[in-house]
Amino acid sequence: MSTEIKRIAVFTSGGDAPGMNAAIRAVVRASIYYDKEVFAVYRGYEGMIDNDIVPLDARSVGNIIQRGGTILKSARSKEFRTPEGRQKAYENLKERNIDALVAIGGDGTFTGLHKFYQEFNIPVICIPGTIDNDLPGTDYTIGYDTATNTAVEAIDKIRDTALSHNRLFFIEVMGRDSGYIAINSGIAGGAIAAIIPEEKMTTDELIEMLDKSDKRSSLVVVAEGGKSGSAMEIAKQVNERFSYYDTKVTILGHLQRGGSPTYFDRVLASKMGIAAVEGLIQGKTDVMVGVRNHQIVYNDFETTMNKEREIDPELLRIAKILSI
Ligand SMILES: Nc1ncnc2c1ncn2[C@@H]1O[C@H](COP(=O)(O)OP(=O)(O)O)[C@@H](O)[C@H]1O
Ligand SMILES: O=P(O)(O)OC[C@H]1O[C@](O)(COP(=O)(O)O)[C@@H](O)[C@@H]1O
Ligand SMILES: [Mg+2]
Repeated sequence: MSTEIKRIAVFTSGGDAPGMNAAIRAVVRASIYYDKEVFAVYRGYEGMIDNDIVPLDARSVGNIIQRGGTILKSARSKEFRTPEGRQKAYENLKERNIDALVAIGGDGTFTGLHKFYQEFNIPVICIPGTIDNDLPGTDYTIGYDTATNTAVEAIDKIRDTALSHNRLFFIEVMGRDSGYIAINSGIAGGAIAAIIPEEKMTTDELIEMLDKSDKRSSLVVVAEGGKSGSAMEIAKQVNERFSYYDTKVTILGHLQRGGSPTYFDRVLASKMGIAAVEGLIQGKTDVMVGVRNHQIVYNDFETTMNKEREIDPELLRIAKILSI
């Protein structure tokens, strides 16, 4: 039988995402609500190794629900990838009698946490916080909605200038190996095409599409991690062979990671933060909180991380119909 959890530590790791603060707030307040002591680990696994750990109370997380980024700061830690680094991290937690961890991060964070659990048998739960929406086991990750809205806002602005000059714009969005931001911002922004990692589109196919179109200006959204190349490379290839348009490239980059979270991300983060604490209390470990059809689910590491997060085929169908 598992012993009662008394001290929970929360941290954010990997790329920051809007809504992480709302998740931290929910974890802290739910822990206190259930009479647990709660600690912050700063700078993700880096801070766990460096002993950057402090106690929190309900007021420590006031006035953060509306803020982007993460008040706990985030990091990508090389040292945590080594057994020695993880041992140091464990010693620091043990010194404070911390007996459970809540991580807010992406696939890398969850992979590191799984190793940590296997090595030290401390209960752990991951909350999916990444703009990429690349985690199987959840319909949405925290930050994805805000980042996609930011991309759409930028695309709308680019459309104004594209139309004024008869230009073809290639707009590169983030997502690492996932095309979710690209496909949805492409549909919402009225792009002629979204080039995503999950689907191959050749330069020939793209040129054929542009050639057939009678549009005076066009927008193409390109996901950063695609096999067809970066927006810059694709634009260069198109430009060399198709001269109807004046071609321009905009890389949205890290502006997609910032800003105040949408209502959707705040509510999602609040639900997931509470679910993480309740999951730990119920004895769940080595799981990632998710939402499936609006219901909270707990996904265990082995079944979740062995799957690919596939792109919804309905989105591809919609994008194709609307691109004519
Ligand atoms: N295979 C691994 N073993 C141990 N730690 C890992 C592993 N993969 C990732 N991590 C840790 O998790 C951190 C966050 O992962 P990263 O891929 O950068 O971001 P995200 O969690 O957003 O996907 C890494 O910097 C590293 O410290
Ligand atoms: O901010 P960095 O370290 O340059 O990383 C950029 C990457 O981080 C992301 O913004 C978020 O990815 P993670 O959540 O997996 O860190 C990706 O879309 C992008 O490829
Ligand atoms: Mg990731």
